[in-house]
Amino acid sequence: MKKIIIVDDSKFFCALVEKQIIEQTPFGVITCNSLEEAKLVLSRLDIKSIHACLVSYRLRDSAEGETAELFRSYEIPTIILISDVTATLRNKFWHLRVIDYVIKHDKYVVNEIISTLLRLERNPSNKIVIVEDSKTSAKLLQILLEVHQYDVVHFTDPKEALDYVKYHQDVKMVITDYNMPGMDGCELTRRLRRIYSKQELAILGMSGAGQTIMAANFLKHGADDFIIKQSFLAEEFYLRINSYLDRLNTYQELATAASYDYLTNVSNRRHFFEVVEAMHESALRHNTPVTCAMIDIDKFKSVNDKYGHSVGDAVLREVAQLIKSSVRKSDIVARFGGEEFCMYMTGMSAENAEPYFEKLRQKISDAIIRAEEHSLKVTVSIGLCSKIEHDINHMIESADKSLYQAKETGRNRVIHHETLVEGL
Ligand SMILES: Nc1nc2c(ncn2[C@@H]2O[C@H](COP(=O)(O)OP(=O)(O)OP(=O)(O)O)[C@@H](O)[C@H]2O)c(=O)[nH]1
Repeated sequence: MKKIIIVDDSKFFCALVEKQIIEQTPFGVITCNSLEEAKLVLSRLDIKSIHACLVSYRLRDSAEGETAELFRSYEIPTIILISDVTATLRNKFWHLRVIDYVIKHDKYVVNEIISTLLRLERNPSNKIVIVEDSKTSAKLLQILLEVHQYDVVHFTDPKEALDYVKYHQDVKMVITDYNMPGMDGCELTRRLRRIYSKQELAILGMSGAGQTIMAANFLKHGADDFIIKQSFLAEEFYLRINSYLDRLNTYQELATAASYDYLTNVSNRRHFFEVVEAMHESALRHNTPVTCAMIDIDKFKSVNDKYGHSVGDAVLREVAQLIKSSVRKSDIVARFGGEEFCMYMTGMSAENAEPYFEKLRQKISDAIIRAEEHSLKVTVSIGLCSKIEHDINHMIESADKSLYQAKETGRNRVIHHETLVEGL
């Protein structure tokens, strides 16, 4: 477990922050009341196990800032705790490359600390692209962003940046200068906006002082915000970056929640149809074989009745995982409700479908599922349709009919629509 080190001479303050961190984050906490204690802790710990530290700027047994400097010398992400701040102190803090400083007597201070610690954990997966032909200015931005552990990629050529962002959907933000060779920042913004909406990518324009029209230009071309290069304050920069990325992450979490089944993490029915209609159209155009499968867990009611609902839920999760781990990225698996799953497999012909699903059926029936103190096995019945129909719903209906027959003829089997005996 990653740890947070708190160094402050108020035991009361340490205990208050420790309690909240333990309750609201996945981190462990070590508290120290002096520089001496902090040195001892650092000598005994693996530095890599430290997520961040909260360090009081003034401690009884050390000079101002000495403890923060010690933690920074190990490159540990540092948040400074202070009761008052002046312009000179602020400059010292940013010079030390700290994550942030917080005013201790502010009643929201603990919430602020917790948000910062959680954000710091997410930031390595937040990729930010800087597009700036001035190496000095790019370096300054890169340092500021890397202090907060963002994953930063720098381009001097806007065309290269455009190509990169086009093919890297994990880029969350682009920070672009205006004056660049080949393409200006507004044009780059306009082209990026043709590919990504504001819910998918944040764009920050940037230019030198004295170009008052520039902010409006950037915003008109689709940027979210604008900063003047030489004059921004570190606090302001971080607040803006963090708020855009928080907004983007929240939106993406909501979009995921709306598309995926909360229990099994496979697609839900709505998302399945959204994606499959386009896939099916493309398969029809290119004459690609496809197979639809309906999979239903056998006698699932008796699992719930015998072991309880939470074991039933664990079985659903495990079966979903077994199905998901057997498909390609281009296939789609969805939970259609209850204990029923639907699969759409692109490029799978009728001849390949039967052995593939027979193997999946076997894999599920062999698996020992462990849930709570129980170990159990389940089987599934599978209905298939590989006969291409223009309407995907007709293929799903055919797969469902085959599933019905698999249930009727004894369960734990695969029935292909093409071999279905009518009238059963
Ligand atoms: N634990 C759990 N059970 C669920 C969930 N959704 C549906 N079920 C249960 O799934 C069971 C489905 O039962 P039935 O439709 O009778 O089918 P079955 O027992 O699997 O029998 P066959 O399909 O005929 O083999 C019901 O008891 C539902 O309550 C869920 O999210 N979690």
